[in-house]
Amino acid sequence: MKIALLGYGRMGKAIEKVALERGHEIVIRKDLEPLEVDLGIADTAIDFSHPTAAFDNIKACIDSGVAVVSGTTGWLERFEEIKGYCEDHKGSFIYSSNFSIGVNVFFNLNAHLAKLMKNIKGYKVAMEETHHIHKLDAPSGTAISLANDVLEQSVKTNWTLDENDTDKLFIKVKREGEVPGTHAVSYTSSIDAIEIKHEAFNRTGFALGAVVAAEWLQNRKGIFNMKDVLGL
Ligand SMILES: NC(=O)C1=CN([C@@H]2O[C@H](COP(=O)(O)OP(=O)(O)OC[C@H]3O[C@@H](n4cnc5c(N)ncnc54)[C@H](OP(=O)(O)O)[C@@H]3O)[C@@H](O)[C@H]2O)C=CC1
Ligand SMILES: O=C(O)C1=N[C@H](C(=O)O)C[C@H](O)C1
Repeated sequence: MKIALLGYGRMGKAIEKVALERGHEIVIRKDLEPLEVDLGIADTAIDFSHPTAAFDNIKACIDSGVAVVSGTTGWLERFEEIKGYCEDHKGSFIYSSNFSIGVNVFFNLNAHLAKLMKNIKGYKVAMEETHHIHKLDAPSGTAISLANDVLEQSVKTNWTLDENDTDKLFIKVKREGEVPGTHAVSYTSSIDAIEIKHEAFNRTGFALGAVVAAEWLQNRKGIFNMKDVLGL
């Protein structure tokens, strides 16, 4: 595949390495706006850019008839809008807040645990996410995905970053050094605690997942997520 990298930062570079190892070619490396390059020379674009850039990047790909995989977080208030645009223009688009296989298994585990805990009294659910100090958004996109699955089984209707707002699901956010991404969900009672945790050791899992998603998207039309790709 000929791949356009929209965003050539930490993730763009990790994706380039994996893509080359899997026999693909990088035809565009794009960091600056506006998007003045001819996207049409690529088979697929992979967007890991900036919360303010993702929407326009994805739209530009749809306009150019180029399949697009996006992992950028922090812009999802416009997700329904881009979904409608993609449907109307018969585009090919995959979005996931986390492309690693491990986290996608963890998503299922979290949803299952939330169902198990739904009718068990006495446990307080909470979440924690830790990332590197350069991260722009908080909480992480992955934490929001995990929170939504917990909230689906809960009387609580929203998440919060404020520990004192006990009506909502508390997400503790930590920013430390160069941590690639750690997420934990815990249920604590006065007698014990249950915790599930996923810890990324590096960015290879995110990058590999994004390239596998781009391969899977070839010759498909519509809007998909990583669960579709992995059959989870
Ligand atoms: N879904 C997943 O699995 C994962 C998602 N992410 C998400 O991916 C995004 C990128 O992360 P990361 O690589 O660490 O961030 P970086 O800051 O390292 O890289 C982002 C790059 O995008 C560039 N950029 C800014 N504006 C545009 C634009 N209009 N078009 C194209 N590129 C642009 C930035 O350039 P400049 O520095 O000049 O502004 C920068 O080089 C984040 O939202 C992060 O949360 C990260 C890991 C996994
Ligand atoms: O910015 C990051 O680094 C990461 N962002 C994604 C998120 O916001 O969930 C995925 C991963 O945790 C790394």
